[in-house]
Amino acid sequence: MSGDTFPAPAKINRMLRVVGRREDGYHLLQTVFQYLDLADTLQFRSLPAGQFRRFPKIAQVPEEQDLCLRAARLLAEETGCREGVAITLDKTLPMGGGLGGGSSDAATTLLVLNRLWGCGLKRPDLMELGLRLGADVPVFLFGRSAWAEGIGERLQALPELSEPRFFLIHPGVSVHTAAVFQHPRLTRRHPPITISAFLAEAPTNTLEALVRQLYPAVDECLRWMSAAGLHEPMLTGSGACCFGQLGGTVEPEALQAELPSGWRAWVVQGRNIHPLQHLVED
Ligand SMILES: C[C@@](CO)(OP(=O)(O)O)[C@H](O)COP(=O)(O)OP(=O)(O)OC[C@H]1O[C@@H](n2ccc(N)nc2=O)[C@H](O)[C@@H]1O
Ligand SMILES: Nc1ncnc2c1ncn2[C@@H]1O[C@H](COP(=O)(O)OP(=O)(O)O)[C@@H](O)[C@H]1O
Repeated sequence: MSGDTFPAPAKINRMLRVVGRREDGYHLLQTVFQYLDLADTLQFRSLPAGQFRRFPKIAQVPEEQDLCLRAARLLAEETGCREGVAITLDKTLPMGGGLGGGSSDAATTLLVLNRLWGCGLKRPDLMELGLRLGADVPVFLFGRSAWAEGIGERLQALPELSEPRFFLIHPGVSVHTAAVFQHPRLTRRHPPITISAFLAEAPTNTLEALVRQLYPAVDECLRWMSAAGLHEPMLTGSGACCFGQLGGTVEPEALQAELPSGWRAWVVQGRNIHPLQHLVED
């Protein structure tokens, strides 16, 4: 496995509702996570015990804050593994994009190093470690698209979710997740819904109205997607990426050609199974 390349896929939130707030300030959510066939990639090389390095340099993410290195250190500490590692991270997923890139990088690191170092942790153990790194990490260890509650850690598989092709846009701005959740105008007490209601109704993201106000580029992006004929355009997570289903007469190549400058777009497919699902025992 050392020297191989491993994917860290993006996620989208096919629905997101803020239904309450915990005493520590974290918000209680209902959300539906689905993976995409768009991914960062990571490579791992052994180093002497206690040495942890990440390549290349990433200006916005110093090594001491990097979620991959924090994941590697946490695994070594918790299992008493006397190992070190150099991680080469090839970023495709935009940071602060609502695609969970940093969380997915951390999850892939936990999945691969648990095998490479022979730690023998099972899926629930890795999910517990992952949650200490961020609310979005456990779903990338769960291995399947999921209905999530709590702060995103109470997960239930959702195999009936369709796997459409989406047009995904990053409208050139980075959203600060904590600032959105702490904003005084955020509506925090939407009534909870059931899985059947989610499957029957048009999906919504209750963070979207506020993010559109705070980031005009996101508002412009969602309007552009509607005008382009994309189906049910929505914000993923706290943004800034937005996705809409492809279908009918919409030609993704034509949309790419007309994309406003400063935006990036991808044609992606929803995936209900994580590409590294097999790396850990349940
Ligand atoms: C909103 C979501 C939806 O999937 O995704 P993103 O837009 O970040 O991808 C997640 O809940 C984000 O998860 P993640 O990005 O791991 O968040 P964390 O690092 O744990 O938290 C960042 C900050 O967001 C706030 N936060 C996060 C999650 C949550 N359920 N309630 C919160 O209030 C907290 O202020 C926290 O300090
Ligand atoms: N390996 C990493 N890749 C991306 N971001 C990271 C990483 N490690 C830490 N971060 C931090 O996490 C923040 C959120 O990034 P990311 O997970 O990509 O977006 P989001 O939470 O919006 O889906 C970044 O702004 C960055 O400061």
